[in-house]
Amino acid sequence: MSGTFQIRGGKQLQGEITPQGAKNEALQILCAILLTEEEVRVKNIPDIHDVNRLIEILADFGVKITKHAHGDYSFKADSVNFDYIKSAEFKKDGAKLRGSIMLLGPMLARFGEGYMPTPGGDKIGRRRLDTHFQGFVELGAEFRYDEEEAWYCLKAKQLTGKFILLEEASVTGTANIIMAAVLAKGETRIYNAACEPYLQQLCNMLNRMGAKISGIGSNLLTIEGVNYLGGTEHTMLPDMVEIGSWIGLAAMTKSEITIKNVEWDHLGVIPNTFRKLGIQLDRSGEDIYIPAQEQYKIQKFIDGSILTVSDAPWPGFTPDLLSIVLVVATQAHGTVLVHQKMFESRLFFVDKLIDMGAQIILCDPHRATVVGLNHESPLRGTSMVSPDIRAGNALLIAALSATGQSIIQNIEQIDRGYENIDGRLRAIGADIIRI
Ligand SMILES: CC(=O)N[C@H]1[C@@H](OP(=O)(O)OP(=O)(O)OC[C@H]2O[C@@H](n3ccc(=O)[nH]c3=O)[C@H](O)[C@@H]2O)O[C@H](CO)[C@@H](O)[C@@H]1O
Ligand SMILES: C=C(OP(=O)(O)O)C(=O)O
Repeated sequence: MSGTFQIRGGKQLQGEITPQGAKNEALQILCAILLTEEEVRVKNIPDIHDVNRLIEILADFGVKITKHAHGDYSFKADSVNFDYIKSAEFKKDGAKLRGSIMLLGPMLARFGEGYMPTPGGDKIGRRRLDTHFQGFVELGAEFRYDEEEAWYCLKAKQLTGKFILLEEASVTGTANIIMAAVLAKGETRIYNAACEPYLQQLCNMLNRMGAKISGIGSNLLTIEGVNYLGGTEHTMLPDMVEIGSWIGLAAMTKSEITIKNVEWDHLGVIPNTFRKLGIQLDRSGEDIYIPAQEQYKIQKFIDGSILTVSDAPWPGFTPDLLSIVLVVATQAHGTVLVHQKMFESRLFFVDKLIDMGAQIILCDPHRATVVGLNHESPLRGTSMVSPDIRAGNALLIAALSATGQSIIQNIEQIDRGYENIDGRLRAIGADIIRI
């Protein structure tokens, strides 16, 4: 597959787009299948690089995998190959994505040991894993980090439940600790737990497998350990990050777009955050309808001060959509401060937007002030390199709104998280090809 997109921007798009299954949920759910020897069927799995890599790791680990249809697989981890997990091959494979880190909790819970190289994922600043290992240690695991090999090792004959106060509400950290605790002896309580829909879905699936988790959706989870988990079926939610991206795309390209089956109840503050940027979006059953809008005006705070959009652990606004907010603001009427609190290297892509004609001041690595152009002067097409998965999609949206041709290289970073993005965009009228 080629690594470059060629885009001719400035076209109005129109039609319906259906979001893929959620990437970050899929990564959790696929790791959880290791917790049982019985069959787990999972539907709406997005066909994206990160998820496919994790499926390959599971296959190499000895998990039996059957593909029933697009995005619909059964997994059976009734006999696993621990030699693979200790091999040089896994050191390479596991390091290719972030989500692989969540294999550790299930390995430890079911097999009493777990190994992992430093995981990959976006290069968006420091991404520590302390919360994961502190949680495992609190449950009774022995932890060793081989600095030279960047190799994490965990062992535990028996995990025992206890009260764990997390240092930070880490998404993958919470998932890992939950998956370790479901098979631990006694009761675990996790306070300051992350509670993104990804995690709610994971907990609901684990309960269907026989786990006893309560407090789902809150930051205090109570988990009564059980001896055995069985098979189940699970369907991924639509990807909320994609949904937010298509809202942004509609506004930037003045297009009328319907986003199908978004499952509104799981979108939290996302719709209202885009409404604050002045974008009209309406609920139509489970769809989002965005009419073609010539202009959108950023709201101010009640006291008249400039709007800030910042990220926060759920139910706050997800950091994975801030790059989209930023790009959308470049053509809004008004000014907004985008404050990326969690990650320190996720805003540098603004340089490219500035090259394209956007008015942005990068105040520091965490904050950018965007002065919208009110569609009075369009962005200009240019050549760029996708720096990370979300900035890549934001630049793609910028290119679709811009006049002239744009080239985006390193689209591997976009394919990591978005299924057949060029094909789906062409279906609503975009001029985009892989070259
Ligand atoms: C595979 C996967 O699911 N990746 C997601 C997951 O990554 P991941 O689970 O790796 O991210 P974490 O939730 O652990 O932390 C993200 C960053 O925010 C900081 N932090 C986190 C919580 C907190 O209360 N305060 C704080 O400052 C952390 O130090 C870290 O730098 O969650 C991130 C935060 O939603 C998302 O961007 C990633 O897309
Ligand atoms: C940062 C992200 O991914 P990962 O954690 O897999 O790097 C993301 O999905 O926006």
